[in-house]
Amino acid sequence: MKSSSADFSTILDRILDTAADNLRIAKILVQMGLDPNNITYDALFSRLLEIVLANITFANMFALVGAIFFVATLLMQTMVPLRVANMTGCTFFVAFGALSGNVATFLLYLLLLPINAVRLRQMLNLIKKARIATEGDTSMEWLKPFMTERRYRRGDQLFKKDDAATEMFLTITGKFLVTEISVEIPPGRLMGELGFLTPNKRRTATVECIEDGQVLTITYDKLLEIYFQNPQFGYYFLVLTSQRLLENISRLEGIIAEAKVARQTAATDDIA
Ligand SMILES: Nc1ncnc2c1ncn2[C@@H]1O[C@@H]2COP(=O)(O)O[C@H]2[C@H]1O
Repeated sequence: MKSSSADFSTILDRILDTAADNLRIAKILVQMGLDPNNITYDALFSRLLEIVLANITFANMFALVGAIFFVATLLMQTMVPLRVANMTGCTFFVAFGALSGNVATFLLYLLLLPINAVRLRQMLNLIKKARIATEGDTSMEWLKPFMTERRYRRGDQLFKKDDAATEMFLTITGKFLVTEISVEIPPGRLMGELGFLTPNKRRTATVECIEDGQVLTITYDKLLEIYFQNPQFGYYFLVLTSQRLLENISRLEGIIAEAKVARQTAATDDIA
């Protein structure tokens, strides 16, 4: 008995809620100038259009364009265009705030503008540094204060393949040779960096001095610190090492191809 009266009161509540909702909607429709008893989609659409057209003011146009730019920022995946679109959106909203006399909107978007500008500048600087970092060893000037000078004479062996690797070199003068692959390393280049990245910290090749020269050295421990502190250097380092490893792979591929041709020629000669 108790449960049926509870059901009844719930139903009654729902009926009252629905009636109240209908009354609310009816009130809105009346406020919009529509007849709640005779409402069609056509009537609703044309009334809405009328309202929108009646509200198009210079200030609202700025708000509309600003909103379009803000939606655009949500669709963007890269930071630079996102910041630019956001700043454009902010500018339109600043104009809207000023024209409509809305101080809160004006101040909020005016404040967002320099924040976006600073972030955009930081991002552009980072992109520039990363680009410079990939362009060559010239960006190694800043590394010099962390390094110690050493001299080598022609014929000196700096290290042998498979030796334990503990330091990296920057060549300043003279010339060095990666013996196994006959690659010369001129002044201004990094050398002995691959050992830093190998899991067992061993030299991947032998290097000897072929022209008296000076180098700067840095221990792998110090290098590790710098690697984690300086993302641009880390990126440069990755580009340099992958470039050298790729060169070595293509050199090996050349040797394999030559050996294959030589074997085929020998086989044809044998048959003949
Ligand atoms: N293709 C290459 N060009 C220039 N240097 C290289 C090349 N391959 C290896 N090396 C250098 O030879 C060094 C041998 O010691 P690491 O393995 O420590 O680091 C290696 C590189 O610095």
